[in-house]
Amino acid sequence: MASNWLTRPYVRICISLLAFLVVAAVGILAISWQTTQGLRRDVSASLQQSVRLVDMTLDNAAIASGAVENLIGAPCDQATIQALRWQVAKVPNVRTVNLYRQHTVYCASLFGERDDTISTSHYTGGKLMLMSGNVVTPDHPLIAYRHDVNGSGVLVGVDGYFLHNILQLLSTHAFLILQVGDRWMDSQGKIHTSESWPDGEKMSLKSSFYPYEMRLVIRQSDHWRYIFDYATVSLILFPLISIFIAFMTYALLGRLGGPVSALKNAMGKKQFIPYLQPVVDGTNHEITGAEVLMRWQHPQLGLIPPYQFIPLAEETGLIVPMTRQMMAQVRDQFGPMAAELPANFHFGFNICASHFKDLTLVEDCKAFIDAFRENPIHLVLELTERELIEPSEITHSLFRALRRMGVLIAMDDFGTGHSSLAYLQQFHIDILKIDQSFIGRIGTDALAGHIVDNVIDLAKRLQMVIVAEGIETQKQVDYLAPYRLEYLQGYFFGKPADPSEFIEKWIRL
Ligand SMILES: Nc1nc2c(ncn2[C@@H]2O[C@H](COP(=O)(O)O[C@H]3[C@@H](O)[C@H](n4cnc5c(=O)[nH]c(N)nc54)O[C@@H]3COP(=O)(O)O)[C@@H](O)[C@H]2O)c(=O)[nH]1
Repeated sequence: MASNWLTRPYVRICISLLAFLVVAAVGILAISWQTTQGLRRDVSASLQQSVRLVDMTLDNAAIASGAVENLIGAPCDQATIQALRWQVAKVPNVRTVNLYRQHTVYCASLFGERDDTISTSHYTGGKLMLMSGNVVTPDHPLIAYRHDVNGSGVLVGVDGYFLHNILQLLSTHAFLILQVGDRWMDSQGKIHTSESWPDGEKMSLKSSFYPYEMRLVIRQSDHWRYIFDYATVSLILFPLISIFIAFMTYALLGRLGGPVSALKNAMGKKQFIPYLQPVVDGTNHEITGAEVLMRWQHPQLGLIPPYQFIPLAEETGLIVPMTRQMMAQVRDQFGPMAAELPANFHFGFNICASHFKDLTLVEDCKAFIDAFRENPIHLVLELTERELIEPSEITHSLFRALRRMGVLIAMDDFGTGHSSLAYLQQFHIDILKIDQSFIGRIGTDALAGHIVDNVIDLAKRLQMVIVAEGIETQKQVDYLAPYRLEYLQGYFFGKPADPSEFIEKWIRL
């Protein structure tokens, strides 16, 4: 029964949903962890790469300044100007090369002789200064490189275009900037002084050679973009796996609620109910008893006939508690109205072979008989000839105990199996129920009639009480009349009915 609650539809849906969420959550965490690691690896490589490229750019400025170092302090004549311009033309990324003395630029590659005051204190580490433009190109960023020799020196203007190209190229997975002192350049080439950075995980790397650092911020949007770019397959796969696992969970839980579980569940809900078929006197056709036949009152499928569930119930051993439950139902329903039953009324129950090893059968039979003390009935246990009981000490003592209580044993389906005279005597069979297949052949052909005659003859010679079952027509009744059989049963007299209908029709006529 333990698994029953798991098979309830809403429990199955909830557990499947939970399985979906767990797998999806694990998937999201795995994707997130994997992509975060990948993203960190990539941006860290970009950071190193950007420092290498900016260093290389500034190396060019250093080369240019080194080349004109000997001109520091020299007069700004044509030769000096030529030499400065030569560096601008020759060295990559260099836009201007100027000579200064104290705090004044006195010779420029572009304008020649000058007298421009400069503030050397703006140079970070005395070496670098980020500028948003100069007099020639006010909106074009550049970085000034200062090479100082005792208060005089060379100022090299490096084109910002190369720097923000580097930033642009390497900022695909993060917000990357070049920081020099309190100024920084973004990937659009704009120079900023405020610390208005976006929120996110920050990383930075300083150059070993120049006083600047590359800084980056991994924004939330960078994470998402990276996930969509690099984990597309996982993004499609994980929801599919989650859905698959949810379906599997739902199906597996459904399996827990397989046929066996369904039987157990039905038993717990008392859905196996008795139907009673009248058994009449062979001569006057008055009711003498009833065979109790099991039905499954299924809430959705309606009334299920025994051939659909009895074989499985017998196979799994559930038939024993099911029969016990049904006996108790008949006892509780008919016991209180015992006085209304005809004298010597009998109740017949189908009992499978394995039940004859279960000592509770004796207790159940006793409780059943005791319930009818007011007007004693006969309790008949019907065992089928198709499934013979193996004699053992337990079965013998059980049969003895039943006999002592007055329980009658009927051999059901007589003529279809292999019971011998010895077998019938060994278990003290009281009643033979001639199988309905023989009765059904009455009047079909001469050979069929001959077989029926022989089976009845054999039963009569065994000197037992005989019940002919499966009587459906007047012709069959007439055919059997000369045999003066004790009891008759069949649709001709009455079909199995639920207890209230049976009482209405047969007891309280
Ligand atoms: N171990 C248990 N087995 C049981 C129990 N209840 C039933 N059964 C087994 O199922 C078999 C089929 O039962 P059911 O569908 O109820 O059929 C019975 C009658 O309805 C049917 N019958 C009776 N008269 C006629 C008739 O005139 N025509 C016709 N076509 N069928 C008729 O026969 C069945 C009763 O047969 P029997 O048991 O041999 O007396 C049933 O045979 C059992 O094996 C149970 O509680 N436990």
